[in-house]
Amino acid sequence: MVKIAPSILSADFCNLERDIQRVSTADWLHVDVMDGMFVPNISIGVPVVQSIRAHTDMFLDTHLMVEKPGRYVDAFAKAGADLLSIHLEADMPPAIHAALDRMEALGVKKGIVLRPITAAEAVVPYLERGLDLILVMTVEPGFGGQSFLADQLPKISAIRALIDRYCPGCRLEVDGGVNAKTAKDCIAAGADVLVAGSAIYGATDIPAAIAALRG
Ligand SMILES: O=C(CO)[C@@H](O)[C@H](O)COP(=O)(O)O
Ligand SMILES: [Fe+2]
Repeated sequence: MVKIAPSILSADFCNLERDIQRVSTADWLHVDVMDGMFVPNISIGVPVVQSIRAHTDMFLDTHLMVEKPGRYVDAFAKAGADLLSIHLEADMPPAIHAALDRMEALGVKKGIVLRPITAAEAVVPYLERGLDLILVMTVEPGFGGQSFLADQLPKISAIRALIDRYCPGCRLEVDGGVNAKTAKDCIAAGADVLVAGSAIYGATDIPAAIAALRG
């Protein structure tokens, strides 16, 4: 069953509670954290996640686009994130493994994210240790509203095969430019969690837009 994770990056931050309620027919809430270093944009941080947690029971799928993400695992876990996904490009492998160890110790679900340039095979050492999620970016991270990079579809298929081999049960999420049309391609390639910001918040009928993404 495919899960839909609306990205609140496309919400109105002055009406965040209202905009979270608007996507209540979805499964997860995708929270994009950007530090202005790993990506050329700044979004939201720990206090906002803490406030969101106080206002919703939705599963908080927290995408950390930050340098050296291990520095923030404790703070986001304490703020109420259910899952933390960190970019494998954001630090050296031992530090990424240490951050994943810390997530395990804190009881938060753990994910690894790949930029478009990163090859599928890079996830193998992380799948071997056990992961809850791999996130494939289908745009350059940093901004909502960009066009889907179709050249990432073979990578999604390759990672699906690696998950089935090394870590069955790990979810495969796709993020960036997902709409009703590209969602079909992602699902066909093996994705089972779809993030969408503009395709959901830009729709006049949000529940219908969420339903359309399910395929
Ligand atoms: O992580 C990111 C962008 O860096 C995403 O989560 C975007 O927020 C998705 O927005 P759309 O491409 O669906 O508009
Ligand atoms: Fe994201």
